[in-house]
Parts: sequence; structure tokens; C-alpha cells
Amino acid sequence: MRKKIVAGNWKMNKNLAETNTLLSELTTKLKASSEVEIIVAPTFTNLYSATEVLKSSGITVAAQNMHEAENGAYTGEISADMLKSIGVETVILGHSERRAYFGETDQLLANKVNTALQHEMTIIFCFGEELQDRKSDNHFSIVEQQLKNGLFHITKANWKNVILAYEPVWAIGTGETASPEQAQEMHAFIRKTIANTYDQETADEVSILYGGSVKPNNAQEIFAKTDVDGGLIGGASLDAENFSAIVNAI
Ligand SMILES: O=C[C@H](O)COP(=O)(O)O
Repeated sequence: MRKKIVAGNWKMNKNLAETNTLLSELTTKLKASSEVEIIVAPTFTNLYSATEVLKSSGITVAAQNMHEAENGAYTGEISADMLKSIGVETVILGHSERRAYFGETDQLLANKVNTALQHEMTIIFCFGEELQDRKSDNHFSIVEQQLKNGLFHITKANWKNVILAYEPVWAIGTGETASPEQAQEMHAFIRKTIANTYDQETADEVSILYGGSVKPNNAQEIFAKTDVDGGLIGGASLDAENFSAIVNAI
């Protein structure tokens, strides 16, 4: 049975004190459950503290990015080994903000995926079309290309370390969310594409999260769709009340 997951991507928000406050609010509000896996992704500077605070909470800590090289002269970058050395085993790769503002290409992401897998990390692999792609009815082919170029070189066995996050760029931080039907249609397409490329078992086992303006008032209807296994939450994950309500909507 594939897992239900709600992940909070805090992006470049919250200093150390604010991070600790939010984490302690979350641990009070959210009880570990076998029904849903909860993941939070604070910024790099607060990851170590987050792993300490969340140690026995059942909440997983993820990084928002990492470099593809093992180590070396890459000023300002963070390696898989550095993350693992502080107990971070999960990493978000391919977020649309990384693609758009930091020039991350499918090829680069394929390399990051390989590095993360070599370190036996769990990857939250993000992808999704832009508004013009949807308007020109190219959204399915764009998503298929992003998956083929960035991820589909992995083996069947590697899929146990992968969570997918479909995030239509036009719905991120805009308040405009994909309708539950649009999310379901795309998630079903993604699962079919995986079944065609790998096999049905692989497609059935992978959790596919939806991301893009998920809020307490729309989470339930999106999560109710058959192929939506949870969400990757941006803005609404910065508030304990909102994030808990979204977790409880699953
Ligand atoms: O990683 C999260 C997504 O970018 C969604 O962000 P949002 O919930 O603020 O639209």
C-alpha cells in the first residue's frame, strides 16, 4: 500500500528561533500516526536543530536541495554526506523555483537523483508545467519529458526511495490551485506513464503528492482523489494551525 504523505516546504522562511517555535507548535498539534507521513523542510541553517527537536516526534526532516558532487570546490553548496551526517535522509529535488531561478535542468536533476540514491536518501522529485504549457495543451508532454529526462533512468528497485510531487507552476504561491479534477487527471497520467515505462506494481506503489496553493479549505477535496496521495505545501506550511489542518484533511 502506498503511503499518504503531507510535506511542508518552508522555502527561504523562518530563522532559527522561528523554526524552533513552529516545530514545537507542530509537535504539540500533530501526533505521529501510521496513516500519514509528515515531512518538514526548513532551510539549511536550521536542519540540524530541526533533527534534534523532532528526534522522537515521528516527523521527518527534509532538505530543500543539495549538490550533485560528493565534495569539492563548490562554494556555498551542501552535499548528500553533509545532510546525512546530521540525520537528514530526505531531499527535495527539482522544485520549480530551483529550475526557474537557479537554472536547474533535467540533466542536472538526473545527476542529483543519482547522488541521492547512491547515498540511499529519499527523494521528493518535483515537476510540473507552466501556464503557457497548459494553455497550449502541452502539459502532459511537458510532465512526461521532465520525468523521462530527470528520473526515469533509475531502476525499478530505486523507486522505493522516490516520492513524486506534481506542482503546476501556475498554482505555486498564486492562490490559484488546480481543481481536484485537474490534479486527478494529471496524477493518473503520471501513474500510467510509470506503468508503461516500468510496470504496474511500481506505478501503484509510488506516492504522488500535489503541490500548489493547497490550503485548509481546499485540501480535503484534492486529497480525496484516487491518485492524489497527499501534498507538498508551501505558504500554508508556515503556520502550525494551517499545516495541521491540512495534515488532518488527508
Ligand atoms: O513546495 C511547495 C510548493 O511550491 C507550493 O507552494 P504554495 O503552497 O505556497 O503554493
